[in-house]
Amino acid sequence: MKRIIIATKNKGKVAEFQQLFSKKGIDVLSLLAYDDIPDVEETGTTFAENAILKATTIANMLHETVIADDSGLIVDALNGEPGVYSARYAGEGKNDQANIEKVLTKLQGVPFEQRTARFHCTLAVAKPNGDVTTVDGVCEGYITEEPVGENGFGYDPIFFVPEKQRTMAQLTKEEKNEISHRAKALQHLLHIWDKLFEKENES
Ligand SMILES: O=P(O)(O)OP(=O)(O)OP(=O)(O)OC[C@H]1O[C@@H](n2cnc3c(O)ncnc32)[C@H](O)[C@@H]1O
Ligand SMILES: [Mg+2]
Repeated sequence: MKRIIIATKNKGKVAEFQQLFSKKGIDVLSLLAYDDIPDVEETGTTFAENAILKATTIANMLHETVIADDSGLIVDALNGEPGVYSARYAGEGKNDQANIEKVLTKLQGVPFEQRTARFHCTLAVAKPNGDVTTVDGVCEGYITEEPVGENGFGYDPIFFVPEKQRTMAQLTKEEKNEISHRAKALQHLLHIWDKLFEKENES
C-alpha cells in the first residue's frame, strides 16, 4: 500500500499522521483534499462509535479503505469531561482556545496532584466491503493551570506530560509522535497491518 485516506479535516491530526506514516513509506491523503465531503455527524457516545461512524461513512462514499480518528481529553476531576465532546466542549464552533478556557475555569482551585487526565485515541479502519477494525491508544498526564507552548493543536498547551516534563505543546512533532495517544493507537494498527491487508496483497 502506497497511500491511505484519513477521514479527517483536522490539520493537526493530518500533520501527525503524515509524519507517522512516512516511516512506513505511505502517503496520507485527508478530506482536506476533497471539496465536496460533508462533516460526518458524531452522534456516538464513545470514541469507538464515532470513529467507526466516520470511517464507514467515508469508506462507503469514496469506495476505498479509510482510517478515521476519534479522540479527546478525559479529565478525572471533571468526571471524564470533555471526553467525546472534546472538539465542541465550548460550543459547536470547535474553538481550541475557548475549549481550553472552559477546562481551566472548571478546574480552578483543584491542586496539581488531582488534575490527572488522559488523551484517548480510537482509530477505525473501514474497508469498502464493510469490514471494520478498531485500535486504541492512551497518553497519561496532568492539566496545567495555564496554557504553555505553541506546537500541536487542541488541548496540547494545557496537557503536561510527566515523562517529558513539558506540555504537549512544548514538544516537537517528533517528540509528540513518540508518546501520544495517536502514535500508540497507530503502533497497534501497524502491528496488525499486514494481516489486515493480506487478502488485498494476494489478489
Ligand atoms: O472529527 P475530525 O474531522 O477527525 O476532527 P475533530 O477535530 O472534530 O476531531 P474529533 O472529533 O476526534 O475531536 C477530538 C478533539 O479532541 C482534542 N484532541 C484530540 N487529539 C488531540 C491531541 O493530540 N492534542 C490535543 N487535543 C487533541 C481536540 O480538541 C480535537 O478537536
Ligand atoms: Mg470531529
